[in-house]
Amino acid sequence: MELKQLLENVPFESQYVINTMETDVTGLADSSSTVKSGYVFIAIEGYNFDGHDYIDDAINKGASAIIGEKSFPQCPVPYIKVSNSKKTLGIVSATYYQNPSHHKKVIGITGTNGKTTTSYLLKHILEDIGYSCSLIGTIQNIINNEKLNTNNTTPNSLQLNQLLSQSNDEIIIMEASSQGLAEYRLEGIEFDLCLFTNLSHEHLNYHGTIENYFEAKKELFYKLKHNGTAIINVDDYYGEKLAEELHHTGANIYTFGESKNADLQLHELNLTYPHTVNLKENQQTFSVPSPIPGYHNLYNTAIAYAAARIFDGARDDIIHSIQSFSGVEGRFNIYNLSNGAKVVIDHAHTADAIINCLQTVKDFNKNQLLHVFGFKGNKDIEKRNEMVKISAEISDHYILTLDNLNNVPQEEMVQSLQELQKDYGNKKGEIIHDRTLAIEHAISLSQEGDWVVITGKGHQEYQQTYSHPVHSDKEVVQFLQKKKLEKN
Ligand SMILES: CC(=O)N[C@H]1[C@@H](OP(=O)(O)OP(=O)(O)OC[C@H]2O[C@@H](n3ccc(=O)[nH]c3=O)[C@H](O)[C@@H]2O)O[C@H](CO)[C@@H](O)[C@@H]1O[C@H](C)C(=O)N[C@@H](C)C(=O)N[C@H](CCC(=O)O)C(=O)O
Ligand SMILES: Nc1ncnc2c1ncn2[C@@H]1O[C@H](COP(=O)(O)OP(=O)(O)OP(=O)(O)O)[C@@H](O)[C@H]1O
Repeated sequence: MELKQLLENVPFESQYVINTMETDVTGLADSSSTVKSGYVFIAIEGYNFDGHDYIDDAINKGASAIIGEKSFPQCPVPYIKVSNSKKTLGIVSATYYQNPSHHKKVIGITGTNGKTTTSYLLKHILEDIGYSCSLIGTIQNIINNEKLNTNNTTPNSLQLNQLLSQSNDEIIIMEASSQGLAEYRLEGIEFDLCLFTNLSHEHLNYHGTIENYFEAKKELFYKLKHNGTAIINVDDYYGEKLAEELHHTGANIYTFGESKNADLQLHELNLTYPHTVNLKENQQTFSVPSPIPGYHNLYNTAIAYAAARIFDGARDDIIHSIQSFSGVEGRFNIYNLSNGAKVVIDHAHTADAIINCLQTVKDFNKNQLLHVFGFKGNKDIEKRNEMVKISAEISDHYILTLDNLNNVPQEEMVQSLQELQKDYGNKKGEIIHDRTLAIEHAISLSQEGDWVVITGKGHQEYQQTYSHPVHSDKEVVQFLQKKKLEKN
């Protein structure tokens, strides 16, 4: 591709590129480490490094042109100065890869909680009704049935366009994080369906206020294709607000919730296990099972049902498929202990998710509920007070422990746990900072019929090493069970 073609949709200051527009472009790189001969290097000012500092490095590796925000008059190759490199990365990536999102059905899912669960459930249903699907999200990316590791829930626009163009699948299901939206990672991608699950207190260390957080999430819905549809949970305050705002844009909107005005109404949310919900669609009411425990999962089931209907799934086929869904790693996974107690491992890391998770267990059982949880370092700290208050209120015993420190010194986090316990906890709580020992202690306190709920990490591997030689909450539970069997 020629440089002039690549820059077709990019507004730029042209003085450094006159007469060089026919330069051949053989690839794109946003990191100097991936530049090859003939590539265009897009220099981005990040949080840790400034890509502009690596321009010489990129040129030495054979970059045919540079795109950046800062002036660079002595640049020996064409230099295209733009006002926003992150946004431009999206525009040129879409152009270079020939707008792959235009040639596929693309579904974006946003919201504070439920993106991963909904994406897996929806993939399962759509595949059962005959589509092939790629998935891009928190746990991994799955493209052409191949599982690929990922650093971000929402990869940047270059990686996204590469993944979309590699995919031979008919549908792409993608989680859209608020940071991904705010960092222009979805620039140049267009969506057939955009789903809004809910919005509650999270990531305010990044966005500052909940209104900014909502504004970031909202951006997804302005990326709908002309005939695209927004599916919105209107039981959620911000969902209702989003639906109202989108009405003025003329977008197709499909709402769901307990509200009588919703297009898909939820009635009689039955929380005795197995859970069911009655859905009312076009004046017809029918019962749908929830494949995973929890009030919140009835909403994930409803939104996935609605999306599959828009992709022409027959009602009975969708319900049948929902029944065979085996769940998502780290989302309300239940393990039976040899003493007759049960363990739940769940990725709940917001106050809202913790209420749902603990209350679901409370509804199941009248015996003891023991809760083990902590907080990720360098993340939203305002939500911590509420999380401690909820656990202190609902659980019978709770243990505050460590989660990912994310470079916060351990002593600082332990001190923070002590302060939280003093200010918001009660006498049912204690602190054991080694996560594996905290889980061991909770299990040792459990008896037949009790539930031990471990929240925060879900599927994620441990960042730190602990006393027991394991890498995840699931492995601690398995390790302790094995140790107990060997002892007996
Ligand atoms: C805060 C944030 O958004 N960070 C993202 C950002 O990294 P950064 O700003 O630190 O980048 P940087 O390392 O400073 O580098 C700046 C530029 O210099 C370039 N560079 C750097 C070094 C070099 O030798 N050569 C070079 O060219 C880099 O390639 C880059 O283009 O750009 C990277 C590449 O796109 C992202 O992977 C990274 O996400 C980090 C890992 C992250 O943790 N982000 C969080 C905030 C996040 O986005 N989370 C959400 C999920 C949230 C949730 O639901 O829990 C997500 O979507 O993942
Ligand atoms: N619809 C929902 N409403 C409230 N809480 C939910 C909902 N769905 C899931 N949860 C809770 O949130 C946790 C994370 O769920 P999930 O991974 O599906 O969300 P997510 O939006 O992808 O979050 P993340 O990107 O951080 O993984 C679950 O373990 C559960 O406790």
